[in-house]
Amino acid sequence: MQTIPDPPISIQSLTLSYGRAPVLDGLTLQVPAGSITALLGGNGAGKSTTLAALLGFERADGGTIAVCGIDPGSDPDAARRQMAYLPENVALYDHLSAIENADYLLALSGERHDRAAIAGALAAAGLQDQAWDRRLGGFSKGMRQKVAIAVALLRAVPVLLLDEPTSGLDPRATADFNALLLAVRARGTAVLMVTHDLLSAADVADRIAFLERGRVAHEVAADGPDRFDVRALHARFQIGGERRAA
Ligand SMILES: Nc1ncnc2c1ncn2[C@@H]1O[C@H](COP(=O)(O)OP(=O)(O)OP(=O)(O)O)[C@@H](O)[C@H]1O
Repeated sequence: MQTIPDPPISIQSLTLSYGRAPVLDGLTLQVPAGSITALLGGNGAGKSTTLAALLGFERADGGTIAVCGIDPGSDPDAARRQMAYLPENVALYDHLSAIENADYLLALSGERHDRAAIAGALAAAGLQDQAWDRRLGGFSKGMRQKVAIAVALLRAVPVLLLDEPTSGLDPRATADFNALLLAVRARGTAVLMVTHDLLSAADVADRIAFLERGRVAHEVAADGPDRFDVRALHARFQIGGERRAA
């Protein structure tokens, strides 16, 4: 992996408004290399907007935001080359096989990998070999995510962004997914995961940041005493449960 500024995700005092409504209001968040941060918060707290700002889809009004030292607001293409992004519903083509989908997604990122490399990544992502050449039409959400994660593994990017990756996954698929995330982390990737799944976050994240009204209201580290106190975390999480006016 290339030498990259650490932390690969660095957000300082970010403000962002839709019209006159402030959505991010002094957001500060760092995600170091080789770590997983879970971003939790009530509906409308600004989680998806944070991802949109990192991806360069939304421009901040103030503060600073950097992905591997690149401002995604000024140079979204360069920033996106440093990132893999898994949206809540991974957009893959039902009429293509797992291998063809991975090949296509990699081509979109300007990368070519041979079949053996793609198959290796699908295997590493936990997709059984019988599924590699099957059309995706019948794939479960968990299987689709494995294809998307395989692409992220092949791209070997320093930053992985995830939006609600475990929503709709059963407990076993969630555990498989979390194991995969730990493998991605072990490669030195900075992982930012937006989620409502506190249990999964407590299971896999190094840090959990609770977003309220566009800023981080609480941040707990995995090695702190709150790590396993999911009840206490849940009580905190409830604080941010208020939906903002759209
Ligand atoms: N494109 C947009 N134009 C105007 N307002 C928007 C837009 N996108 C989001 N908002 C508003 O910004 C606020 C934050 O939205 P955001 O989607 O970032 O919240 P969230 O924390 O991801 O919520 P959820 O948990 O419901 O997905 C909400 O009040 C939302 O209605």
